[in-house]
Parts: sequence; C-alpha cells; structure tokens
Amino acid sequence: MAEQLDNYDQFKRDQWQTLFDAESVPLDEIDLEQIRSLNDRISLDDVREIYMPLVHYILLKYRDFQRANDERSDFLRVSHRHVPFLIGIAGSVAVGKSTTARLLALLLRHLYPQLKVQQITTDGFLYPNAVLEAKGIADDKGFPDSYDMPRLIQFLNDVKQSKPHVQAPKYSHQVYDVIPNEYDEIDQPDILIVEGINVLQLPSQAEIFVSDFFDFSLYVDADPQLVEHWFLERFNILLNSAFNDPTNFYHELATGSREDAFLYARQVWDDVDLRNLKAYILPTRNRANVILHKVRHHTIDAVYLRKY
Ligand SMILES: Nc1ncnc2c1ncn2[C@@H]1O[C@H](COP(=O)(O)OP(=O)(O)O)[C@@H](O)[C@H]1O
Ligand SMILES: CC(C)(COP(=O)(O)O)[C@@H](O)C(=O)NCCC(=O)O
Repeated sequence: MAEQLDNYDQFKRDQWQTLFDAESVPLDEIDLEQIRSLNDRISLDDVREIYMPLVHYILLKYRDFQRANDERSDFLRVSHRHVPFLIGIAGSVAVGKSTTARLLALLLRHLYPQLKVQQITTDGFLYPNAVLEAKGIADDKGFPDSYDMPRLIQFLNDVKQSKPHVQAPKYSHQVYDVIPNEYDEIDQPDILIVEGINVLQLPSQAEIFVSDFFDFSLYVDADPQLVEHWFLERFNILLNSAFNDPTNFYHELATGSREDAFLYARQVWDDVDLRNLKAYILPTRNRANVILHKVRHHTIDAVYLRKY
C-alpha cells in the first residue's frame, strides 16, 4: 500500500508471523486436505505465517466480546444471553474475500471445535437480475443500490438476536443471479463471518449500517491491476465449467471465441467492478479493524491493525 495509514500499526510479514508461536499448533495437525479442497492454490506458508496469528487475534477479540456481554448482563441483573460474534470481510470483487472467509472458518473450527462457526456472502442480498433491470441499474450489479439493504439489516438483526433457522438468500456466479427459494440456514452460531463488497459501506439515507453489527472486520486489499488478473483467472475457471452446461450464464461465451470472451470480461472489469472498487469499496478500507495486503499469487506481504 503506497499511502500511510496513521490509524494502523503496520506489520511486515516477517514481523507478523512472530506474534504467534506456530510451532504450538503444527500445521500438519490441521487437515491439509481440507485446505486443499477449499482451494489448492492457497499457500500453506500464508496459512502458517499469516492466518494462524490472525485467527488467534480474532479469538482474543471474541473472548473480550463475550466478557463484555456477560458484564453487561450482570450489571442489568439479567441472565447471560447468547450473542453471535459477527466478522465482516470487505474488499474488491475477486480479491479473495470468500476464499479468506472459508479459510478463517475452517481454521476457527479446527482450532476451536466447540465453537459453531458459519459464513454467508452478501451476494445473496443483491436484487434479482429482473429487479435490477426494472430499476434501470442492470449494469450496476454490486453497487450500493443493487442490494436489498433493509432485508440484509433484518437478517443481521435476527442473527444477532440469536433467532434459530435464519435464512440467507443465495447467489450463484454460474447462473449470474440470485437463486429463488434457496437459502443458507444460519442457526445460532457463536461466530458468523459475513463477506461482501458492501459490508463496510455507509449508504447516506440509512439509519443503521451493516457494519454496526460487526464485532470485528477485515479488508482484503491489493493493487487493482492484480485484482483484475485474479478476476480474469476466475472468469477463465467459470468459462471452463460452463462449456458443457447450457444453463450456465457463461455457456455462450464459453463456446465462442476465447479472445472475444476475454474482451468482454475486461470490459466488465473496467466498466463495472473497477468503477465500483474506486467509487464505493476502496473508500471503506480505512474502517476495517484489519487490512490484509496481498501481492502476486495472493501472497500477503503486510498486515495492518487499526489502533483506534
Ligand atoms: N489465498 C488465495 N490463494 C490462491 N488463490 C486465491 C486465494 N484467494 C482467492 N483466490 C482465487 O482468486 C479468485 C477470486 O477469489 P474469490 O474468493 O472468489 O474472491 P471474492 O470472493 O473476493 O470475489 C478465485 O479464482 C480464487 O480461487
Ligand atoms: C456478484 C458480485 C457483485 C459480487 O462479487 P464477489 O465479491 O462475490 O466476487 C460480482 O461478482 C458481480 O457480478 N459484479 C458485476 C459485474 C461482473 O463482474 O459480472
């Protein structure tokens, strides 16, 4: 990151990794197969040197949070309540938010099997394509107005109140739309990870923001040119999986000229996702508790911890 962020302590990778004694939980005790099946390109050095200290820091925050909740209940002379701890993960389209969320969930579950850890993406709270078209914002998918914010806020309220069987709508990158009548069920987790480009945004007319529900937040950061590269790599994966599937949104692109398909993808990146990153996503970076800064091959070279 070129600019200095005064309100953050900055740790280069070699400093950060000393903050937790990785030897005390050897990596081979973690099910490496699980990490590989999550994403076989995740660097195990990153898991050991970056994510393990991070998970331990998150656990410190989780314990503080629980203590504060119990103290509040004691002060009010009411019985202790179960309040889920919410973690938000923000960053550009294709920067690796959902991979980071899945990896953190896996490590948390492995290290603390007694905790119920669940995760969702805010993609499911996008308006369906038909609604975006009717509103005249079909080309603004991912922009603040393309999300059903009242529904997302209601969902977060329900989760925080520890209601059972709360439904989160689902989005499919393959169908390129919200899937009707399909839900993830969030059922009184100890920790819920909420990942999405909009999780740290402050829409101007809102009375309450998504980030008001977070007890901890992360921003995954990288040079936009690198993120474009990862976007195109993911696009290529989507094309390959669309080849034999006529129901896939990318089927027609997959069966035509690859050159045309990539021209299309670059245009989408420039006109939609990069525009969104500059206007609405990057300005939220400075609100995260932790910024993970990535360089080539998704390697994390620095971690920023907000001081205040
Ligand atoms: N740590 C990582 N190591 C290797 N590849 C990664 C890593 N994180 C993400 N990727 C790849 O980068 C692309 C975008 O990641 P994804 O998690 O889908 O991003 P987002 O949820 O931010 O849109 C995917 O192809 C994914 O496999
Ligand atoms: C659904 C999304 C808004 C969310 O992105 P994600 O962070 O899940 O990659 C995005 O993938 C998207 O569809 N943007 C619109 C332009 C495009 O990339 O097709």
